[in-house]
Amino acid sequence: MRVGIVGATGYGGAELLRILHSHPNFEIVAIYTSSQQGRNIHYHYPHLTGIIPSTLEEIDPIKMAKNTDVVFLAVPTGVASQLAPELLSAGCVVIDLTGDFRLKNTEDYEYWYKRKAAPREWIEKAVYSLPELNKASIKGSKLISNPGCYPTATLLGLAPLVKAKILKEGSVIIDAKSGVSGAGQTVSLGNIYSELNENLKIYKVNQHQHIPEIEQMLQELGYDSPITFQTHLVPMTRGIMSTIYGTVEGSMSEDELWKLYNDFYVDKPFVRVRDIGIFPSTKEVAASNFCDIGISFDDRTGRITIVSVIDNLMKGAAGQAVQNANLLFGFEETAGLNFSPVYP
Ligand SMILES: NC(=O)C1=CN([C@@H]2O[C@H](COP(=O)(O)OP(=O)(O)OC[C@H]3O[C@@H](n4cnc5c(N)ncnc54)[C@H](OP(=O)(O)O)[C@@H]3O)[C@@H](O)[C@H]2O)C=CC1
Ligand SMILES: CC(=O)N[C@@H](CCC(=O)OP(=O)(O)O)C(=O)O
Repeated sequence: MRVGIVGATGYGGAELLRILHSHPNFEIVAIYTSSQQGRNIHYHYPHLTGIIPSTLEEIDPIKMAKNTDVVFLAVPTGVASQLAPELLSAGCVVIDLTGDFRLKNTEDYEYWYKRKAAPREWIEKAVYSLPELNKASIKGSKLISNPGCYPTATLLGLAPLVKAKILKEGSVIIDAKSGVSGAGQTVSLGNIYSELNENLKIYKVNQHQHIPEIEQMLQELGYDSPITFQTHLVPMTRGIMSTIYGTVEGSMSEDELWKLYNDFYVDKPFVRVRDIGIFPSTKEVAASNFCDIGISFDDRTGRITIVSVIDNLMKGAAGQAVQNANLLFGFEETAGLNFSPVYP
């Protein structure tokens, strides 16, 4: 199956190249750029020399529809809202990694992202797909909206409790941390070495654009209250740790808790639940599509602590996009993604 990647020169794009060049069912036939037409990807990414012999092409929807079966959009949020409708109208199937089609309510998008929302007709057609939590099959969809990195870690951490209806409404607090590649390749003052090194920063306090995305999905799963969600920048390249606190109705043994999570994720190849008392670290999922979860119940406070880790560029972006493409076209869910994390 023929694949095109827009934004191949970015971090998410680079991960798509890494995964897809050895995928058994997809072949990268074209990579697109808005700024480096005609150049070889090796000029931008020397680490790909000799592996992916590709010249960057200009974005031309009609040509793209003719030459590809599916197009991944790894472009800045705000670009996909314009580009995806053009590609879809030309006949492309699109897997979008941006935030542009995730929120069903356009007013929410405009409030949280501070920019104009995508056309409503396309938002309605877009299927938000976090595969472990999807109710229906995504087969036949033309526009897949890939979840955000923080929502992926957080929702996978919370879903078993929410579905079991044992969380007290209003009790959920999420304290999340990310490596700097989460901000992409664009340079900003906050991302340079001297600002980041030996530093820990909270940012977008009560303003993070992933709050409505998490709440939208929690509502679908059966939890209706607003959440408290804070994000921190950690001096590391990859990884997200979402530490989640919630109060349970009544009491629960840790064994029951463990069984609840294990049963929920028993047939989900990318979610690994640690034994009670063991908590995952970001390195344990680095460069892989796994989401690892650790859980604990404090019977003094009645609070559960859940620790959920992912690689932001993999399960948080490119890995999950390929997982979605596998499901969309009926391939093995794990095809091209069945490798272990890089450790240490
Ligand atoms: N980084 C992460 O951990 C995650 C990222 N995402 C989302 O994935 C998307 C890509 O992120 P990431 O790879 O980190 O970002 P980067 O900033 O690293 O890369 C974005 C790429 O988009 C291309 N681009 C810029 N402007 C345009 C334009 N006007 N039209 C077409 N292409 C354009 C650029 O390539 P060129 O100049 O060659 O066109 C650039 O390399 C974003 O929407 C992000 O929010 C989602 C989850 C996690
Ligand atoms: C570390 C860091 O800055 N992370 C980014 C993640 C953004 C992202 O992936 O945003 P979309 O919703 O646009 O896809 C942030 O917190 O905004």
